[in-house]
Amino acid sequence: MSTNHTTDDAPTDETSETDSRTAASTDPTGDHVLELDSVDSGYGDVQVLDDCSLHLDAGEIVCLIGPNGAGKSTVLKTIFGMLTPWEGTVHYHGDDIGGMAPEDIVREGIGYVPQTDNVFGSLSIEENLRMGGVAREDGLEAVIDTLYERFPLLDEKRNANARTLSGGQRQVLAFARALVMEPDVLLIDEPSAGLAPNTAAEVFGHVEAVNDMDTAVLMVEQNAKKGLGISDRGYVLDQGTVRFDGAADSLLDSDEVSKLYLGGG
Ligand SMILES: Nc1ncnc2c1ncn2[C@@H]1O[C@H](COP(=O)(O)OP(=O)(O)OP(=O)(O)O)[C@@H](O)[C@H]1O
Repeated sequence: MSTNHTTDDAPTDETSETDSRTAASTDPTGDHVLELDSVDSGYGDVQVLDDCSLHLDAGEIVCLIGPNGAGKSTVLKTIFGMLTPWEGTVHYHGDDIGGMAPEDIVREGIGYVPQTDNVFGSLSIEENLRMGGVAREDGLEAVIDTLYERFPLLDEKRNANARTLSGGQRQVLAFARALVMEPDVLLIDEPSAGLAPNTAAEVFGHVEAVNDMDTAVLMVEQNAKKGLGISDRGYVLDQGTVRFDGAADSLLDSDEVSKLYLGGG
């Protein structure tokens, strides 16, 4: 399998794969749409990310999994400029965006859907979508029409207040709101959190629909099996560091990842 072990006790027979990942992540040439290289980051004096390196390529869905408190949401916040890297770099299409303000990062082409408070409940669906496009200079009507076509449930309820939507529908609105800026990359934090399994499955379908709109997706997901199930690749984060990475299928098939992080035997 292509899973790379980065722990000190990693088997030595996988050294070449580990080397290959490291080489890619220390050479921010712009080959990757998004690339974190050896990032340290945290809150106040508290360090959370420790030498964290990962990347996202065009067209991919990449899932970030790991235990509670591993730093998964912190990765997204650091990419989106809510936190400034203490060390290391964040490159987007080869440009260093580390520490850039979130409103500028949105204009660059990265969207972010936080886990909570991701829609305005007192505003209508239409108003939420328009809010998502305040930084657009033109083309707002056309992109909103496209989003209504892509997500018909929003079209049907365009004048309803967002607070009347179900949890799953709210997630769809949150995705659509971020897509009004037509980002290259969408960062999504735990899209299935708090949803019943059937609804979560629908939301994962909508993540795939987002990806079908030429948007690469970096997703944090507690439901690791389901998240990896729709992803091309994955990273296992533990204590702020990438412990394993590889094709999503190979992570799902890995006995070690399964035992340590997927609740398997
Ligand atoms: N605003 C904050 N101020 C201080 N510490 C924080 C803040 N947000 C998160 N942390 C701490 O940072 C660490 C990593 O949090 P983070 O939310 O990135 O983890 P996570 O892997 O996404 O886990 P979870 O699934 O529990 O959300 C945790 O110890 C958390 O308590």
